[in-house]
Amino acid sequence: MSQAIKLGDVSDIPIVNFAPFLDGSNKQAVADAMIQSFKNTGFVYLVNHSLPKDKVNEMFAWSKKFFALPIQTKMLAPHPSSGMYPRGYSPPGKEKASQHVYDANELEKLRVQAPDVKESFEVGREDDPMANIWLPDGVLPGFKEASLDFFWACREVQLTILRALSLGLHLDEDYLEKCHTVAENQLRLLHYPRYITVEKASEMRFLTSASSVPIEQIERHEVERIGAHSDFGSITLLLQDDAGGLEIEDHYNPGTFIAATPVEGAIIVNAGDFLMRWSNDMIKSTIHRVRAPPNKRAADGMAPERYSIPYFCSADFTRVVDCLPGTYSDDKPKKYEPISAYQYVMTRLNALYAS
Ligand SMILES: O=C(O)CCC(=O)C(=O)O
Ligand SMILES: [Fe+2]
Repeated sequence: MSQAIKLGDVSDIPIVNFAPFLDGSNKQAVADAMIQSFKNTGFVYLVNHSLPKDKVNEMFAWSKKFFALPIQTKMLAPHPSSGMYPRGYSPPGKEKASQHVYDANELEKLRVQAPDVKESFEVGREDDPMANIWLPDGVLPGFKEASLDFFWACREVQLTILRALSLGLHLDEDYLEKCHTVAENQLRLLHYPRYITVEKASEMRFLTSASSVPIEQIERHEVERIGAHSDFGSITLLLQDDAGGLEIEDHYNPGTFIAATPVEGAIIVNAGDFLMRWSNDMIKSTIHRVRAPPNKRAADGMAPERYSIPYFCSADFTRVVDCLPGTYSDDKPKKYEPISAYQYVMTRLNALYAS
C-alpha cells in the first residue's frame, strides 16, 4: 500500500511525509504537495526528512551551552556592525526584523520603539569570503566543529528539498540544485530569553540575558521576540523547540496571524522573497513573527524561553535569475526583471541590522 503524503496540518499548513520522496516510491506526489503548500501558505512542515534527530538534538544542546555563556564571552565573537555581514554573535536588542524599511533613521526609530528580544549566532561555510566569526580557541571547545557539521547536514537536506521543489514545478529534478551549487547559506542559532527586564525599550541594546520580559509588554508591541518579516533567500529550513510562539500571516485575512505550533521531529520549510520573485509570485513568501505563545504563560507572567535554528538558503550569489519556466505566459507576463541573488539578498540584509 502506498504511504500517505499528507499526515495532517497545523493551522492549515500541511504536514508532509517526505519519506516517499526519499525512498523514490512516490516522488511526484510529495513534490506536488510541497509546491501546493508553497502556493497556498508559503510554509510546509516536513516529517521523515533526512536530518537525523540526534544531530538536531545535539545542535540544540550546543546552542544552549553557547547562549548560557556570559555576555562578555559571547561578545568575543561579535557580529560586525554591518547587516551585510551575518556572522557571529548579536546580543538582545541589536537586530530589528522589519519588512521593507530601508531608511536608517526610520529603522532606528522602529528598533528603539520595539526591539527584538532575541540573541543569535550566525555561521556560514568556512571557505565563504565572508569569514566566520568564532569564539577564541579554548572557549567552548567543540562548538565550532559541531556548528559546521550541522551546517553541512542541513545543506544535504536543502539539496533534497530543492530536488522535490523542482519536480513540483515540473522542471528537471536538478534545476534548482544547479542554481545553488555554492552553499550561500547561513545557519542561525536563536535564543529568545525568558529573562529580560525592559524598563524602557530603548535600554534594550545594552541588556544581558539576566533580566526579564513581561508578557504584557510583548502583547503591547513594546518588545517583540522577532518582528513580522519575510525571509529573503530562496528557502529557509527551520527547527524549533517545543516552546511555541511562531506565527505566520493568514493570507485570507492580512494582518492576522496563525500559530505554526511545533510538530515533533518536523522541519518547517518556508519560501523566501527571492523564490517568490523567481516564481513570478506563484509561490508565496509569507510574513511571520515570534511572540509569546498565549497558552504557555508562566505563573509569573513571563514568556517561556525559546530556542530555534533557522537555516537560510540562497541561490548562488553570482547567478542572475529570470522568472522560472512555467511561471509566466502571455496571460501572466513576467512581473520582474532578472536580478542576481547577491544584489537582492544584500539589499534586504543591509536593512536588518542596527549599527
Ligand atoms: O525563531 C523562529 O522560529 C523564527 C526565526 C525567523 O523567522 C528568522 O530568523 O528569520
Ligand atoms: Fe524568518
